[in-house]
Amino acid sequence: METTKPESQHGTLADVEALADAHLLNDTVQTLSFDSLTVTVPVKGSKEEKKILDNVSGIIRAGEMVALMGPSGSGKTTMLNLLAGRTHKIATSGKIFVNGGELSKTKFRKISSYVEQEDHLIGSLTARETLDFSARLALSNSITAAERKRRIDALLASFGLVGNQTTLVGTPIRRGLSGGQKRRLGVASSLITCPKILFLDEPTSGLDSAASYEVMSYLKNVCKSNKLIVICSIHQPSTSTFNLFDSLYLLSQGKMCYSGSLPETREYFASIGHEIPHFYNPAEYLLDIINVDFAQDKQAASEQLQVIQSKWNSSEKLSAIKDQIVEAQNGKTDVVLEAQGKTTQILIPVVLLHRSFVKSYRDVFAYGVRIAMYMGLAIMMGTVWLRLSTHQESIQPFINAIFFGSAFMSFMAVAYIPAFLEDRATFIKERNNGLYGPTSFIIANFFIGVPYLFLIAILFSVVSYWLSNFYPSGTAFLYWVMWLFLDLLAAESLVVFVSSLFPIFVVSLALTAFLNGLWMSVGGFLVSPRILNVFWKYWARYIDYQSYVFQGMMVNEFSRRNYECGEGCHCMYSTPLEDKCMIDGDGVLAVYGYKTGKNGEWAGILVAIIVGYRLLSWLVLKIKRT
Ligand SMILES: Nc1ncnc2c1ncn2[C@@H]1O[C@H](COP(=O)(O)OP(=O)(O)OP(=O)(O)O)[C@@H](O)[C@H]1O
Repeated sequence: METTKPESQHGTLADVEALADAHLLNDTVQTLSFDSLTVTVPVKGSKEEKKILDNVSGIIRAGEMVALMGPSGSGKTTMLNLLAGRTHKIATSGKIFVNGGELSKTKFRKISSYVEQEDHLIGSLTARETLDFSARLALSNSITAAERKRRIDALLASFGLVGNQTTLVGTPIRRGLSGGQKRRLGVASSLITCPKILFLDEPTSGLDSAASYEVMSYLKNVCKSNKLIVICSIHQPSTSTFNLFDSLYLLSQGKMCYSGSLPETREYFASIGHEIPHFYNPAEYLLDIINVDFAQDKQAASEQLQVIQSKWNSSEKLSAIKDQIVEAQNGKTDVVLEAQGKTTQILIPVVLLHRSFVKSYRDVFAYGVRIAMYMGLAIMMGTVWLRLSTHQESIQPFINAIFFGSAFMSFMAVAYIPAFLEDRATFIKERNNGLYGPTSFIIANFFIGVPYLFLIAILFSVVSYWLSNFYPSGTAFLYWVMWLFLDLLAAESLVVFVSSLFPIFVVSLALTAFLNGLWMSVGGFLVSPRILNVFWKYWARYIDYQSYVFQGMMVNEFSRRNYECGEGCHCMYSTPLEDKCMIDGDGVLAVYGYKTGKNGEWAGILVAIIVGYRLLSWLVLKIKRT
């Protein structure tokens, strides 16, 4: 539990001002105002519509930290998202003004940032690295390395993280920053682009009251000293956390119950007959009087809420707010964005690759566990199919081992799903904050996988190929490695595609397993392509990457070797070498209908499948924004 108060909490205003940093200082946005915001959604199963935000107005000034409070389902997130320009496919009306004028979405994104409830930090990076990578992604080479370092130092200091700058964020098996420190780091990294307006969705959720207070007080200091606008949706803050806010927006059932400065809250509610008792958490009291869901007498609670809302609608305070909105419009000033150096987009995938590389060697879950799993499988395969001979009895075991080496290995790519989903969540957060798009993400994701999959292919083959006694030549070994590598790459590409489309673990696991099961079934081993029914034969087999790998490995083994029929000369396959009591390996291939000399074609098709899946993943991420 964190109990230390931020140093500046004990200090004077001079201390607070010391936290002001030239790059964070807001002299661009003076007001954020909004007039009659309404959000309507269709009611399921009827033609009616429901207002989940109803006629909400307000004005927030530079240097103000605002609490958006209300019972569960009151519309806090909806209002936060609407103000932040993050509502999609939803009917909205009303206007939002910055400095009294309307702003394009692109310009608004440049002056604002959004901190989600889940911070999606990368556990294997240190606090400083987290900020450094955020800075390099957001600002690329538009600022010098010295300026980047200066900004990071300032943010670490502002959020009390200097002493923890080399601490890892933390993974499930490596403890790192505390919950509160993580939250502070998440907020700090969203300030790297110097937003003037910061939106935070429940910044204290999951934290105890001491940690919540600490996060909010650091934020308050940064907000005050840099004149930022900070808007937080918040559930039920403790009294001390509540008192940190400058103003309160109180919502219930989509309607405003109060908005205004925090010190005036007591006086206002006393004036409408709801005096906040002393020694009582004011946030708790206010939530109680506007909550209908948990009231014992719902009818009375609903009537009370209606009275509070209608008193607010006819209050002098609301008309004063409306006047101020009009005043801001009349005195409209342009939002002049600071000149930013040009960012070099080509550097973004390189930075992402660098970050993924650091993650991959520090986080055992990224690739380490999979390497260990494949090594276990290699030892298992090599010892089960141990030192097969060139006697005809080994032909079927060789074929079975090839099936295992191609099909089962690609099936196990499902182990990559959790790591990809984690990376995808980081991407969605960073894309929403305008850092980079799906092209950079897909390129970096592909290139970070290549060396690791190649390593897995080599390690697996070194162990299993020689233990099982596949055709003992360097060329044949390298061909085997190539097929396995393409197999793993195709299987990983399928995972990337399916998990991009369905970013829910159980769904993408079920679908990837189903597709790999299908590829196994139609790949040529379980049912010979000669008798496979036409439905599967004329589509599934052509896009089944396992089938090309199986064919390639079969040709690699059987086109190079003959097998002895043994005692009695009863050959299991009839080939031209039968009179010599031998089986020509090509005869085995003929049973499957596999031809030699097609390695180039099959490898080309595999590359096309890999590229195809990656392009589809790019398309999905381009279209899907969540
Ligand atoms: N896209 C949507 N379509 C239909 N209903 C929606 C949609 N978004 C939100 N709602 C509904 O609007 C109401 C307000 O939702 P919102 O998430 O804004 O509330 P909240 O105050 O943030 O709640 P909580 O504190 O529980 O997160 C809820 O009843 C919710 O079910």
